[in-house]
Amino acid sequence: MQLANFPRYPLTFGPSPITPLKRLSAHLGGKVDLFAKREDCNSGLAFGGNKTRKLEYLIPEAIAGGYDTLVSIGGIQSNQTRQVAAVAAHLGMKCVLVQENWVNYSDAVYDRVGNIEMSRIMGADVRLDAAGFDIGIRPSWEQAMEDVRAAGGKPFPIPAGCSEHPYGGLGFVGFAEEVRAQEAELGFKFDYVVVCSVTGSTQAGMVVGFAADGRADKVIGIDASAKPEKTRDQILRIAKNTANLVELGRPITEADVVLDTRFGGPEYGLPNEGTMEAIRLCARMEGMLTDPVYEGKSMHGMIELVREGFFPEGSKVLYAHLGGVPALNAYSFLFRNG
Ligand SMILES: Cc1ncc(COP(=O)(O)O)c(CNC2(C(=O)O)CC2)c1O
Repeated sequence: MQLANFPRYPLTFGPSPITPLKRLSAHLGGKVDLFAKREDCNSGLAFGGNKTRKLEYLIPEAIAGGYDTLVSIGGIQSNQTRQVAAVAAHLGMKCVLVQENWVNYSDAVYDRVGNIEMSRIMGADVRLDAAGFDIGIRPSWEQAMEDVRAAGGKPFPIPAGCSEHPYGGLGFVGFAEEVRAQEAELGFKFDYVVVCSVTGSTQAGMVVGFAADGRADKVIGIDASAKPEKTRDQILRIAKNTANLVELGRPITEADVVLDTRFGGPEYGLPNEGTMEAIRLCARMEGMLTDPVYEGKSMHGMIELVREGFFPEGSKVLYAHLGGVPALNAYSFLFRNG
């Protein structure tokens, strides 16, 4: 695999830590050993997250090409846009963020706290847009780039979740390579990896990275888009492209993309009762926080998969914690009673 052929601009602390989830594992019966790989603690740039790892492979082009403004898009509480704002500030670039109305959730603070608050503090030009949820290329984002050009700037386009960028999957190929090195230190291999999927390049990169040692279909995606077929298609397309880029040596097929669609409801950005239970259980068992939009849903999925016996007894399962905690502030009403 030829990931080393691609330049990487370091934005993370180095290999993200793997921590055992001993109390949660015991609470769920003790037959499966759960661990977490902590992308939520992977960088000093505004709490980091999965997008910061992805951006390490996009930024070299932005610097080499003399771009002066990073332009990205997400929902009002997007973690993607917050991480782009942090990288722009870190590099001395301008930043324009389109924040669309992706979530049918109303609260007076929703567009003032958490991710969007941090993006504003970091100096990004934050533009609210009424358009609803869609993980594809958006007119509002194209307009923002046109505005930067009209003002004499050179905009660097970063699509939602970095996913439609040709290099969007490379960061998580590196994640898999990192896990293999950590497994050598731990003295065992993980049987499964659980990951939240929405725009798809996180899981896509992992599928390619773990295909190198026959574990592509041991990456269990938990859909949080609540439009799973579009997410599945995007994961497959990105994985195929990424496999070609790194010269994986075998084609990626639909069988390599495992996506559990049971936990994404009722809509993108809205938790269900199981999401809320999973957030509270993980917090109270491990002091590890997850959010109602993304990781609470993948944590719910992992807990249910343990409860239903999906993982054979003795399995070692690695939960990819991709970040997202800042959005908890926007959903404080849901936790007013703990
Ligand atoms: C904390 C967290 N966990 C999982 C995901 C899903 O990752 P993918 O988009 O690569 O599938 C996001 C994405 N977030 C998006 C955003 O705008 O923040 C791209 C949707 C995430 O932020």
